[in-house]
Amino acid sequence: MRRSAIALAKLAARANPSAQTLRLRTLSHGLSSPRLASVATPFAGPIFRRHGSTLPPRSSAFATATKEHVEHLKSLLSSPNGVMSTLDGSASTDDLQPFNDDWMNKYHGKSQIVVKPKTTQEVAEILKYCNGQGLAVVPQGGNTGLVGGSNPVYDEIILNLGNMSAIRSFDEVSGILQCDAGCILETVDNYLAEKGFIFPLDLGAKGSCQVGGNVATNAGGLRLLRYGSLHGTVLGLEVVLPDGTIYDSMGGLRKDNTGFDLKQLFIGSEGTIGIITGVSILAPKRPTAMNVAVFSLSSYEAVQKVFNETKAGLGEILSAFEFFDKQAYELVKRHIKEGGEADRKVFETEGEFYVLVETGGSNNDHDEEKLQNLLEKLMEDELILDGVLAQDQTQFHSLWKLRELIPESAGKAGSVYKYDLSVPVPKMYSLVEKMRTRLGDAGLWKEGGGGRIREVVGYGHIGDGNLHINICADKYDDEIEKVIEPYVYEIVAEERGSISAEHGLGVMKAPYIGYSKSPTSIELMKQVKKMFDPKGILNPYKYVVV
Ligand SMILES: O=C(O)CC[C@@H](O)C(=O)O
Ligand SMILES: [Zn+2]
Repeated sequence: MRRSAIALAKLAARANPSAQTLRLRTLSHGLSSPRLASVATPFAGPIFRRHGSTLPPRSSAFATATKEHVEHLKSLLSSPNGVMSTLDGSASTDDLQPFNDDWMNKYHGKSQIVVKPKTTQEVAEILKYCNGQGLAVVPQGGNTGLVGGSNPVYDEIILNLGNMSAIRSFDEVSGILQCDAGCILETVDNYLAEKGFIFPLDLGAKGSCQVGGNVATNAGGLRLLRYGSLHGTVLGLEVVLPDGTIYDSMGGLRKDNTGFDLKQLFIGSEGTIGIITGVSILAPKRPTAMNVAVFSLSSYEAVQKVFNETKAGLGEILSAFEFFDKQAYELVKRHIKEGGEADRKVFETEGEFYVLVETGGSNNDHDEEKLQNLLEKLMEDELILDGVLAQDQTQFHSLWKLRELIPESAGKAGSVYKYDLSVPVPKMYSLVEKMRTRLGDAGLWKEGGGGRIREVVGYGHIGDGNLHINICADKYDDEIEKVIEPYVYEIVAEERGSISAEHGLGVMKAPYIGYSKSPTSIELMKQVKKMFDPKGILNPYKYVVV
C-alpha cells in the first residue's frame, strides 16, 4: 500500500524535528508551463472612459474652521483632550500628521482639527454642530485603508473613533457580539477566541484596523470564502447621521423582514452617509482543527485546477484559498531576509505561482484525512511542484506570513500603486500580464529590473475572484499614474469586472466608478447620498461625488 504524503511528512518530522515546515514531495519534472489563453469576451454595454482624473477643488460651500469652532467642539466632549488642533495650539502639525496622512504616504490631508469622541452621544453632538456650521468631516478608524478614504482631502475635520473601543456584549448561545466601532479587529478576535468563537473577518491589518472601519468599507479579507461578506454577518448597526440623528438597529435579529434592510446601506458606504459607532455581528464557532499548506505550481492554469480540486476534495472545511505569483514571493523572501531572519529554503522546487490552502474544522483526524486525500490527488495529477504543510502553530503562522507579508514587502520595494479587482477567475492573471506589457511598452518596466517600475506583482483571493496588482514604483508620480490609469480600469471593464473588489472607492477610485456601475446605479447612489447628507459634509470629494 502506498504511504500518504502526510504520513511521509510526519515521518520526516520525527527524523528531523527542527525542520521548520514539512516537505510533502517534489515533482520537478514533466510539467509544462502553458500560458493562459486569452478568451475574448465581448462587453455588451458601452465602456465608460475617463481620462486625466483631477481632484475636485475645495468646495466653497464648506466653512473654514476657526479657533471658536475648536472651543465649541471641546465643550461638546466629556474631556477637552478629545480635541487636538493647531488652531488653538493644543497640537502641532506633526501631532496631526498621522491622522492627515495615510500609511502608504500617498494621501496627505491638511486638517487642523482631530476630534476623538468617547460616546455615540458625543459623535451625535459633533455632527449636529458641524452640519449646522457647514464644516466638513472625515470619519477615521484605524487609517489602514488603501484608497485615501479615511484621510481629509483638504481641511475636513477628522473624527477619529479610536476612543470608542468597548466590547458591549457577547451572547454565547447565539454568537452575537456587540461592540463599539473603534475596537481593534485583532482585540475583538482575541476576546472571541477565549470563548471559542471567531470574528468572521480576518485581514493583514488586523492589529490596527477597527471594526467600524471594516464595516464602513465592507472589508473582505482572507476568509471571505468561508464566512461570507459583512453584508451577511453584520446583524445590526448603530450609526450617527450627518444631522446628529442616531439610527439604531443593534438589536441584531437574524431574521427580520419588516421593510427595507437599512443597515445594508451603511455597509460599504465608506463614511459618506453616516458614521458607524456600533456593530452587532454574528461570530461563528472557532474551528478547533486548523491546518495550512502552501504549494508551488508551474502555471496559472494549474492554480485554477488546484482550486477546483480543492473545493471538491475539502468541501466544508476549506477556509481560505489564496494565490501569489513568484514575483510576490521573491519580494517577501527579500523582506524576510532584510528583517534579519535566516534565509531558509521553503520549497525544494519553486514555481511560477503559489497557493495557500487553509482548512478549519472540528475534527483533526477527519480534516487531515481529507487534506491527505487531496494532496495525493494533486501530486498524482502532477498539478503541484512541491508543497509544505504546517505541523504546529509556529509553522501555521510562518506559512501564512508568506501571503500576509506581500503588501508590506511591496511597500519596502517602493511607492506602491495598488489595484484591487474582481474579474472571472480564468481571466484574473491575464490582467497582471497586460499591465506588465503596458508598463514595458511605456519604457517604465523591464523584466529582471532596471526600470522606474521596480516590480509588478499579482496575488489575491482566488476563492473570491479577487486579484490584487501591486506596482512598485520609484515614487508616486503623475507620469506613471497616467500610464496605469484609466488603462487598468478599462481592461477590467472589458471583462465586466469590478474596479474595487474590497478596498473601496475612496478618493482614488471615485472618478472611475463608471467603469463598474451603470449611469442609473450612479444616479441612484447620488440620490441616496443627498437624502442622508443634503449638505454633503460627510467625507466629501470621495466615493460617489454629487
Ligand atoms: O495591499 C494590497 O494591495 C492588498 C491588501 C489586502 O487586501 C490583502 O489581500 O492582502
Ligand atoms: Zn485583499
